[in-house]
Amino acid sequence: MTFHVDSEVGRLRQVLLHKPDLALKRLTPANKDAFLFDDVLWVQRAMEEHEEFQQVLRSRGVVIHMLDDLLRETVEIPEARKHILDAVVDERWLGPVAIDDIRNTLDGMDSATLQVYLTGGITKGELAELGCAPQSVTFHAMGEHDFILPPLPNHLFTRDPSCWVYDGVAINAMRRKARMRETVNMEAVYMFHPMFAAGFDRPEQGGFHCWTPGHAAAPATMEGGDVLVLGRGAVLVGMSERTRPQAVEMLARRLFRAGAANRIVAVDLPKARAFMHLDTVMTMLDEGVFTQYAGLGMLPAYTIEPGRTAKELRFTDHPPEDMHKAIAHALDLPEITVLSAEQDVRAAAREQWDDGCNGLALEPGVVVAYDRNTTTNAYLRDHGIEVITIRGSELGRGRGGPRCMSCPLERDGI
Ligand SMILES: NC(=[NH2+])NCCC[C@H](N)C(=O)O
Repeated sequence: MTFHVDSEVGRLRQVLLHKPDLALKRLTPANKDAFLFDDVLWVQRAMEEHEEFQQVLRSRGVVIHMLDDLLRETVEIPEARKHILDAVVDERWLGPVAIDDIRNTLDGMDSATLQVYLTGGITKGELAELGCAPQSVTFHAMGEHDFILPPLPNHLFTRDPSCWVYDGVAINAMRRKARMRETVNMEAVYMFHPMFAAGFDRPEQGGFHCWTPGHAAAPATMEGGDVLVLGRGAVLVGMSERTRPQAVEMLARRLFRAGAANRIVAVDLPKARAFMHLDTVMTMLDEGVFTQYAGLGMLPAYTIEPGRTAKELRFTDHPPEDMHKAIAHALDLPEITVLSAEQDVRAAAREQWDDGCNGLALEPGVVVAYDRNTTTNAYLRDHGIEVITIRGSELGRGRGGPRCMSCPLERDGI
């Protein structure tokens, strides 16, 4: 089988990325917060930075799949188009009168154009230019520049709306409204794109599992930034601002029933934007080696294991001081090494904010990181990690680093 992710740090073979596009040009000082960005971007430079990221991955033999290509090819398929339009052209957002006209206009687009607007968003004015003029109060009351479909600038962070856990994919219901339609796009790609369709949810026929019901799982939200595939049947999950314990239990049951994993360590993260996902404060760099934000401290954790029946889950409650022990135990190691750069508290907080802890491993001990976090990177190098740096001054304004910007589709175990 081609697609499976057996660890966090084994050799990375195939990855899904999304290059910054129209959606980033839609960000303004007035709307950026609603779209979960902390600033507007110099989009041209962001694209160059992303190119650099792609080149690093290619030079290390990683095969890159681009979401815009996959999505364009997906919406060539009538059922896939229908799946997406059924979900996004919704009378609860657009009013019952306008939806037929809006839908027909979108459906009339060729696949390349539809893909651009599905990720980049479309305004009332842009739709009107295409002849869409419904006699609807909702439509008329909207301004020329208001979004009929809001853009999805966070598609850049392909890690979150779907994530692979061993021999299956989790298509995740997202916590924030600004990201919910990303899930719908990912559902269509996995269910209908020829690269995935034949294997989708058909493990017995050489395909892969689908661990989650996609956007229908809401409000049991989970985001891939919170899911670390430790390896050897273990998974580390952050119960964060975004990922609910309910979703962790649902995932645990599916993984255990399929025999794909046998231990989940769930850590209870502070519910704060700076720590929105586990991978913003902790990532794995090598076998048994992690980097962790010094200001995070130790967190309460649970180990979840299969119960006596398929319905039951057994859990062990760990006090904060045992967090690292619980992770080591899940990995069958006597202990883990946790690298937190030595620096003053304010410098540490700044580097964490700039994704200093968000390394993407390409193989054990080799990670991609933003160049700006000089203290963290130097510290990791001093401790034997090969750190390949990329620029991220623009990309990082959406609060995501190399791990957030990548969704591994195939990775070896440890
Ligand atoms: N895996 C991650 N840490 N992703 C970061 C996502 C950042 C994005 N702006 C959000 O708020 O959702």
